Amino acid sequence: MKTTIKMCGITTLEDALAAVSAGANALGFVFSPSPRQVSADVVRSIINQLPPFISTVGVFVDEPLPFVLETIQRSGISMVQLQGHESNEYCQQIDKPVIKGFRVAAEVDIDLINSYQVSAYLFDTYVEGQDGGTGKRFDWALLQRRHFSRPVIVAGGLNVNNVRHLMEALSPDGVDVSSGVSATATTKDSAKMRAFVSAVEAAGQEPRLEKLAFGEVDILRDAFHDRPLVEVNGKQFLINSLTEQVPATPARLLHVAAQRVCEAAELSPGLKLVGEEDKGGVLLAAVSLLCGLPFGIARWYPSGLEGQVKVGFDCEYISGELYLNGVEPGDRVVIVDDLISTGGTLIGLIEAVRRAGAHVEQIICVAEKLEYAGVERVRNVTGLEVKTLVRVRVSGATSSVVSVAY
Ligand SMILES: O=C(O)c1ccccc1NCC(=O)[C@H](O)[C@H](O)COP(=O)(O)O
Repeated sequence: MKTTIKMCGITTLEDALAAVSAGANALGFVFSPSPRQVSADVVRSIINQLPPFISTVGVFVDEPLPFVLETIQRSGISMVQLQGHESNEYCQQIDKPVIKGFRVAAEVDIDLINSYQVSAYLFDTYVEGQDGGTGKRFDWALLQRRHFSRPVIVAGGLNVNNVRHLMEALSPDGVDVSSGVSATATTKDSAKMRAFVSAVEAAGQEPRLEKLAFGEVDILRDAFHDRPLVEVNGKQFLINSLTEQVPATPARLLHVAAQRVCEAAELSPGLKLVGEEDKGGVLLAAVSLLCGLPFGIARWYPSGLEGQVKVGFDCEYISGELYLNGVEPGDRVVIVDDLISTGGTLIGLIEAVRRAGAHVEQIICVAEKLEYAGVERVRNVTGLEVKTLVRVRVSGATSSVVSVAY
């Protein structure tokens, strides 16, 4: 779905037309006290001169209902944005689509928000004494992995430089901008508006996280459950589709595994992914494609190129050397791997990253064989925690998934 763009705080016909020609889908008019406050009559005359199919949004903050209803009539706006403490009951009395605005300071109250039966939820930045148009962004991580029952629009301090990061972090249904495309407190800058729209469109063309269908069968859990076990070097080998290609890996399974990793990790621009080239390499590439972060990789054989970092390692079925490429001093690294057993490969990877002068911030593994206590070993040896998504017992006749963490 294309991301809808709303440009808010429009006060003149000239800016309204420039916003539309830049590619805005919706224009916002502020009817409550603000430097950008406009009258219903001014808005009526602007709307009368707009091309068709542009949404016009009237913004109100804790106004008496009769004022809102009368302003809707007089101005001809097509939607209402309520940016104050209006209740769901208040919203229901408005005979136009309602966007309920919530100003984010710290944790969001999901249950309260989802109790609003409105057209969309808009999240804006909480700034004491200002109801909107603050030019300040909030911590987008507060909305990550939250499930809202209505489409989500994100506002607050957006501009051409940060909107791409927002799209990568949250993939919102809509974005809303005011200060970031302004020339003065009350007017807009055409070039900024065009640049903003281009940035949103460019971000929208990059691969995005596809949402799992509601109720979809958990093919990731199923890939590790009730699978044959084969003893190799005194350890139980888990025969499965994701890490052993027995049977072949369905593309959907790889996609879901990579998506779960993206959801579980705290990914943000500036991080680098690192993994190893054998079984984890496939997953690593899929995660990189989904989240847009670059990756370095530890190879099993030296390339002879300068800058490779060599470390020894021993995992459950082999020991040898890893040769790390693509990690620079100062990098902030997220290690991604498919399976943790004894933890030997991860310890080797962590050491290689550290020797490269980089910092390991997170470690994520899709599956964990519980019997071999790899998570504890990594913690004891390196002081780092490993997040695992599918926890599997491998001591019976076949494997058994004990829990999933997603
Ligand atoms: O913009 C205003 O002046 C305003 C005043 C009172 C309530 C809401 C207001 N704006 C609402 C918006 O939708 C703005 O676009 C949103 O707050 C983002 O503004 P900015 O951070 O400047 O991009």
